[in-house]
Amino acid sequence: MMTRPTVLVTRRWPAAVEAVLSERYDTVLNTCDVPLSPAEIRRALKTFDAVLPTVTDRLDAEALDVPDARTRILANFGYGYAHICEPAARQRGLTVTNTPDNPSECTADFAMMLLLMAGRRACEGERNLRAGNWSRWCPDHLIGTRVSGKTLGIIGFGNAGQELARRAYHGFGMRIVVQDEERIDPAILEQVDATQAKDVDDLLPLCDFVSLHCAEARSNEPLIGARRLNLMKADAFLINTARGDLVDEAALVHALIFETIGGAALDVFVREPRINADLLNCDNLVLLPHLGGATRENREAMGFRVLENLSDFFDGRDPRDRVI
Ligand SMILES: NC(=O)c1ccc[n+]([C@@H]2O[C@H](COP(=O)([O-])OP(=O)(O)OC[C@H]3O[C@@H](n4cnc5c(N)ncnc54)[C@H](O)[C@@H]3O)[C@@H](O)[C@H]2O)c1
Ligand SMILES: O=C(O)[C@H](O)CO
Repeated sequence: MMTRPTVLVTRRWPAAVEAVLSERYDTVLNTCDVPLSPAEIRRALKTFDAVLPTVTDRLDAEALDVPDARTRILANFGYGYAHICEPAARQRGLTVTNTPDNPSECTADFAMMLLLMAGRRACEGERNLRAGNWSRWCPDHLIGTRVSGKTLGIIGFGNAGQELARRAYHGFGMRIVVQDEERIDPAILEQVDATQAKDVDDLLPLCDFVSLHCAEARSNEPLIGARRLNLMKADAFLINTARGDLVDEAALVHALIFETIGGAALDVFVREPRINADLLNCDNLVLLPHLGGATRENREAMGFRVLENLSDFFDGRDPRDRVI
């Protein structure tokens, strides 16, 4: 009898996906959903043919330095995979896959929601009401900024950035300015009547809202630090659903406290789930716990996409979403 590959899922996944995984493979599920410790990750790499990690697992060079590892594939649940050390994975001959495309629509919906929440002061209003501080309607209570017709800058014009542009342009009549380090297809720009900025510095002063949709920072220098925050309009808003390390959080706190920008909304953080305490004290800041892709439909789609990658790998094909 052929032995089935052994598979470890490092976090709780949608039940429908876990059921199929368990049918196909000798699967160990993380039913208590506690992230694995570094020692448990190393043990997993010695024990399982496939490990299915996600953004909460630190697969750095030290964790991957397991001489007698059994694992041949890390099939990541999620698009971003910066938590997996690429050179170490290559050196160990590991195959790494991710789940592109699926989260883009959900993330774009979410970015649009954050943009509206920040601009219209939704969190401040909710906090106010729940605290029992709303005594009467008045015309100057929590005055926000109009969103329709304003200018939206999108940095990183890939899947999520393009989805956001469609929503903002068709739904809210916003003017779209984009910047991407790669060449952008002019036909895609045309669909949303977008103009392309020369670089990030060129884009920032033009925009009422700036939304980040690029990959994680590749250097120690965040994409948006103090200098670039100063290039934004004094009443503009910064939205980040991409990765926490793109924004210098201390510089953002400074900009929010001294009101050199209008406000911000963050779904991702430098050291999540730990949150810089100074961020918590900024009223003009919307904070959400990395929920951009958190819909039932999307989480299932992500899980089934991991399954496709595993089937490809164990059936001897090159996985569809191989990134390493
Ligand atoms: N908040 C969430 O839950 C959530 C969910 C899904 C994805 N994400 C994150 O959102 C980001 C975007 O996802 P996507 O699906 O659109 O990715 P994508 O690969 O389709 O698009 C990213 C785009 O950014 C561009 N880019 C990369 N670095 C850049 C830079 N420094 N300056 C300008 N452009 C740059 C790339 O050329 C590409 O066009 C990723 O970081 C991803 O991890 C977050
Ligand atoms: O990149 C993604 O898919 C989400 O941020 C979860 O990791």
